[in-house]
Amino acid sequence: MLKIKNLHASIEGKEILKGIDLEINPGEVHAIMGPNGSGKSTLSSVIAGREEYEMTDGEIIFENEDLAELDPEERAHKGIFLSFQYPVEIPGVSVTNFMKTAINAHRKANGLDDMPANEMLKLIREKSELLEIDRKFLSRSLNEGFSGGEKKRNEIFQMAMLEPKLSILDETDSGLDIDALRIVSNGVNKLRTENNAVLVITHYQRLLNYIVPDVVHVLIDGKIVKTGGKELAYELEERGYDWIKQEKAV
Ligand SMILES: Nc1ncnc2c1ncn2[C@@H]1O[C@H](COP(=O)(O)OP(=O)(O)OP(=O)(O)O)[C@@H](O)[C@H]1O
Repeated sequence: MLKIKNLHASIEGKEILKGIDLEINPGEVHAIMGPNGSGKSTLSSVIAGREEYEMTDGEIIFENEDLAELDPEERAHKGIFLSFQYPVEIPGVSVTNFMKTAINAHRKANGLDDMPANEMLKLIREKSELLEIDRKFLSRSLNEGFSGGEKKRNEIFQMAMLEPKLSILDETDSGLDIDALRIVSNGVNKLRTENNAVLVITHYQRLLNYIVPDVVHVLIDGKIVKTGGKELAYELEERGYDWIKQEKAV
């Protein structure tokens, strides 16, 4: 589904990603862990096509299509979803209305008519129940006065509604209390199919107890320096990152 080859990317002339290779197949969950400033968020932003980042070498192929020329919106319409690290507040636009607009924009970009109102209502009901989202929450203004956990839950709700092929969840664990973590993780797990994939970027092994990865990658200084199974996350939690840096230096 996603093939990244020798990806180099810079911001303001400074090279952050220094040759990333990554392949994600349908049905898989991959996790990326790594120390602060190693380039994790840069990687997710570059996949999503944020314009502040300059891809200086390599390629990103999504479903056999080179993403280089596509802007973030076009990538989203192709089925790539990036959870927002800093969600925007839109006073006066309810969660429901925002969701309707987003879904219909996707449909239009893929040559479909607006979703009929009754179908939309059914979908909203179904997905909000799946994520244990309160009805009252749906009529609130988007992100206005939302707690950290409510913002995260809303992101996963967006993901549930849009049914992306590839979901990139960046720092999904920050700001979630234990119950919300469980609900969000259960939601992500329930949304998994053999046709979609998830890339989770996290600092903590804790989240990976709930969203169990097939593959864990360690990103240090703009490069993937180690790849393993879910047990690698436990090892990192216990031992930190220095041993990997030392291993690399040998
Ligand atoms: N907009 C920007 N302007 C300048 N430098 C940036 C910008 N965004 C990121 N960087 C730099 O790029 C490097 C990688 O940042 P990035 O946010 O990708 O790391 P990260 O691994 O996600 O870190 P953290 O774990 O702290 O979230 C850092 O040195 C950071 O200062």
